[in-house]
Amino acid sequence: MDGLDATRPPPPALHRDHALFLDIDGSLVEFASRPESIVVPAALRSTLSRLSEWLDGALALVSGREVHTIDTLFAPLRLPVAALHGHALRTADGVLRQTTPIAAMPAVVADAATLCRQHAGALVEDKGVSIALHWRNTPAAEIPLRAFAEAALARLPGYRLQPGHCVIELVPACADKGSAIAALLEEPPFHGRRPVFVGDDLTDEPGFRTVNARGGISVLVGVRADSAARHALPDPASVRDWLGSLTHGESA
Ligand SMILES: O=P(O)(O)OC[C@H]1O[C@H](O[C@H]2O[C@H](CO)[C@@H](O)[C@H](O)[C@H]2O)[C@H](O)[C@@H](O)[C@@H]1O
Repeated sequence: MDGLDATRPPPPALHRDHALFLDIDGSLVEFASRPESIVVPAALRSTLSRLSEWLDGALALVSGREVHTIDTLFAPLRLPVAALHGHALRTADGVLRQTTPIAAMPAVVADAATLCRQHAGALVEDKGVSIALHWRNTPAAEIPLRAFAEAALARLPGYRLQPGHCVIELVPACADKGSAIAALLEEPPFHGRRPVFVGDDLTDEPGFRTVNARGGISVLVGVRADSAARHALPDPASVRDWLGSLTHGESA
């Protein structure tokens, strides 16, 4: 059956003393043609709200997106977040810690926009501290966009490349989703709990390693042979069903 990972069992039921960390695109929500086109089902918001309460607030979204974008997508929920691939953290008390954009970034964004205009359907996503170059709508643009990102590294000291689904991103090298989950686990209400992380992409691998090292539960969405995840679910719909079943409430 498509999307089933024969080497990884589905995740077990959770307990109220777990801490739940959830990736967004490709894990909670299906991919869309453009970043702003994803649809967050209303039932998913209800499920997350119920789960957050059940876990005494120990539920965070862990995403490559910006904090304000996440808040808009999941409104009226305002959950703890590790955003921008771990470079922005909002803890349960609402305090936001975020990397400052570097001076060279606006010129890189402008040059990327010029390149994208030469490839119909290619997109630049300017996230302030980071930049994403998307080719989902124009696969032929992958090679020039990757080449641009690799060359741009020389203009952005302290940055690294973050590959993903039909995207290459330039992000600060000082953090990743694994370090972000570890930082949240130092804070209430996450501290002392057994972590669970659900993700689908290469950016999620440091998160899987962090929860594995703490005896937690790592869940890959989809199939990837060399993933560190120890459990798997086939797609975002099955993740929503699993989450919906955890409190024995209605499915998302
Ligand atoms: O860490 P995530 O929550 O999975 O975010 C990763 C990136 O997701 C978004 O891009 C991806 O989803 C888009 C909408 O479905 C899709 O069009 C694109 O091809 C995907 O790469 C988002 O735009 C990025 O900023 C995130 O870093």
